[in-house]
Amino acid sequence: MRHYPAFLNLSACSCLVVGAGAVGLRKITTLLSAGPREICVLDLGEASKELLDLCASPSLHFEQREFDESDLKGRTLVFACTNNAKVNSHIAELCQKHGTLCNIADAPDKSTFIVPASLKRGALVLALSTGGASPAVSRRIRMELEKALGPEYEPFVAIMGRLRPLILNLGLPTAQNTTLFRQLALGPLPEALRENDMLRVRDLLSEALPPQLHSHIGELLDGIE
Ligand SMILES: C[C@@]1(CC(=O)O)C2=NC(=C\c3[nH]c(c(CCC(=O)O)c3CC(=O)O)Cc3[nH]c(c(CC(=O)O)c3CCC(=O)O)/C=C3\N/C(=C\2)[C@@H](CCC(=O)O)[C@]3(C)CC(=O)O)/[C@H]1CCC(=O)O
Ligand SMILES: NC(=O)c1ccc[n+]([C@@H]2O[C@H](COP(=O)([O-])OP(=O)(O)OC[C@H]3O[C@@H](n4cnc5c(N)ncnc54)[C@H](O)[C@@H]3O)[C@@H](O)[C@H]2O)c1
Repeated sequence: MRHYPAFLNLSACSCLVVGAGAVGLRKITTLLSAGPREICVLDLGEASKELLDLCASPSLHFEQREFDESDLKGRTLVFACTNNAKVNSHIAELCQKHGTLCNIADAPDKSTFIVPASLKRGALVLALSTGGASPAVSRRIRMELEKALGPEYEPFVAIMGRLRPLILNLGLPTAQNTTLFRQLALGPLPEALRENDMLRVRDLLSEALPPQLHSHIGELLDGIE
């Protein structure tokens, strides 16, 4: 079995996290950064300081009580993160019955999705998994990628994202667009951004862009310079 990699838009979705210990808190934090409509968190114990801080987010609500099958109604993703294997396994069975995607913290084989190690640079998101073989290796690779793809990748992707519709609107042949996008994507723009050498960034854009787009360079760099 191989997992299917996908990026989810959770903005209209409701999610459930059962168990808000160390693992549950990590899953809640990643979830929050994706901005789902609602996250319901259940735990038998009182909310920790960390959870109370996360509860500042209006989409998150905590209830100190036992999980019940009715809690699955309307959920897109369910996370079972308790330290009670029986409870986690029970949630897995109910999710299977209801066809709800679930992540079972202590039982990858009962989970229908894995939480990958991930790295964000603005619109760029990298997500990786070892298929459950070694989360520690996923963590290592995520840290290596963080070093290789520094913060400059956020403005780099922003510039390329703003440029794309301008180029496509010129109505040039696809092969020509591809050459231009590849030239910029493979070129030294990230290095120039990392060194905050905005004169070089401007030069690189002027060299690559057709003359009719030169007047747009200022807007491409808006908020970046
Ligand atoms: C990526 C990340 C995302 C996140 O959770 O946010 C994540 N685990 C992370 C860290 C981590 N987790 C653990 C360690 C200790 C070292 C080690 O065990 O290797 C470390 C590393 C550390 O802390 O150093 C312990 C552990 N993990 C699982 C079990 C249960 C089991 O295997 O049965 C046990 C207890 C085993 C035991 O009993 O000892 C299971 C899973 N953990 C996964 C994801 C999924 C597979 C990911 C993949 O395919 O690679 C999967 C299958 C299910 C899931 O959770 O979705 C996050 C890194 C975030 C980052 O730093 O970037
Ligand atoms: N998937 C992963 O990344 C990963 C990593 C480490 C550990 N684990 C496994 O995940 C599980 C949780 O680990 P942890 O470190 O967060 O444990 P933890 O002890 O810090 O937290 C568990 C939480 O579950 C709550 N809980 C217990 N029974 C409950 C119930 N019936 N309903 C609601 N809440 C309940 C507890 O009150 C506690 O807050 C363990 O089984 C561990 O083996 C998974």
